[in-house]
Amino acid sequence: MVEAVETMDGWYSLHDFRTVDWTSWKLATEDERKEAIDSLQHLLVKWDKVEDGKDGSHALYNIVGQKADLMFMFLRPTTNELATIETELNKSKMGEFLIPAHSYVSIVELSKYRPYKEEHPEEIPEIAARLKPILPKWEHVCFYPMDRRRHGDENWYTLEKDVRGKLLYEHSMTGRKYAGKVSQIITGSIGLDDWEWGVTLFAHDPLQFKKIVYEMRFDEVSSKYGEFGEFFVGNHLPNEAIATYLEI
Ligand code: VOV
Repeated sequence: MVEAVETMDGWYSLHDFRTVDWTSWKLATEDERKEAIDSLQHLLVKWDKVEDGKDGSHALYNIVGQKADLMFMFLRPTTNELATIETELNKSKMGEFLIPAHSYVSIVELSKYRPYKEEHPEEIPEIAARLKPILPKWEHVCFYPMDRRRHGDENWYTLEKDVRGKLLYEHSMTGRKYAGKVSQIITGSIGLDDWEWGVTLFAHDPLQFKKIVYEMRFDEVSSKYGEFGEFFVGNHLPNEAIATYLEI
């Protein structure tokens, strides 16, 4: 039997996509709109404090295209905290104007294809920081889910572990060329959501998303074994830009 790989798992992740109900927003009174913006700012300040305490992280992006208007990404130690955040947002005044568009539940994951001499590599500070990352608030985000193919001869799950490790090593060599240009967070979602992994990329220049994803299509691990879901691309929306974004 083919050996599975052990994973190191960090914070749980929720990608929460919302569409602004612009018609209701325009019909609301100025006081209602102000109350709604204040309620969102209040939540953001609360989430900022969690991030300052290194108990989680979050980021907000304005999605380009019709799939959604906003993407909140939350990282927390438990799924209970993620559900609480989602409910708090729904109950807030702003929640009255946010229509759920899509969501994705997963957990930050690193695999142990590379052997570690340490008994608990997840405790190595550099690895611990990657499992519980503070999200880089880079200007642009790209999120998509993916699977590893299991069709006929192209079946990731019948490849020996060392072969999979070698293919992922080659993949990492392509990734390394984008150091400083693209930062990636891979979240595992087998048993948690519809696809097997979530890929969240951050960049200063959105063109780099096209460059890296295109180049990786030629890596064997993607060309033979990659299946991809819907792509979402967005621009960072810092707290101080929200009022302007929602201004009518
Ligand atoms: C931005 C650069 C970058 C870099 C440096 C990088 C490196 C690495 C390393 C070292 C490893 C293996 C060990 C681990 O850390 O788990 C991985 C693992 C993984 N990757 Fe990656 N990846 C990048 C980027 C990167 C991208 C752009 C994609 C999407 C692929 C595409 O075709 O659209 C991706 C996917 C993945 C996935 C789904 C996994 C898990 C597969 C599994 O079977 O376990 N990844 N990745």
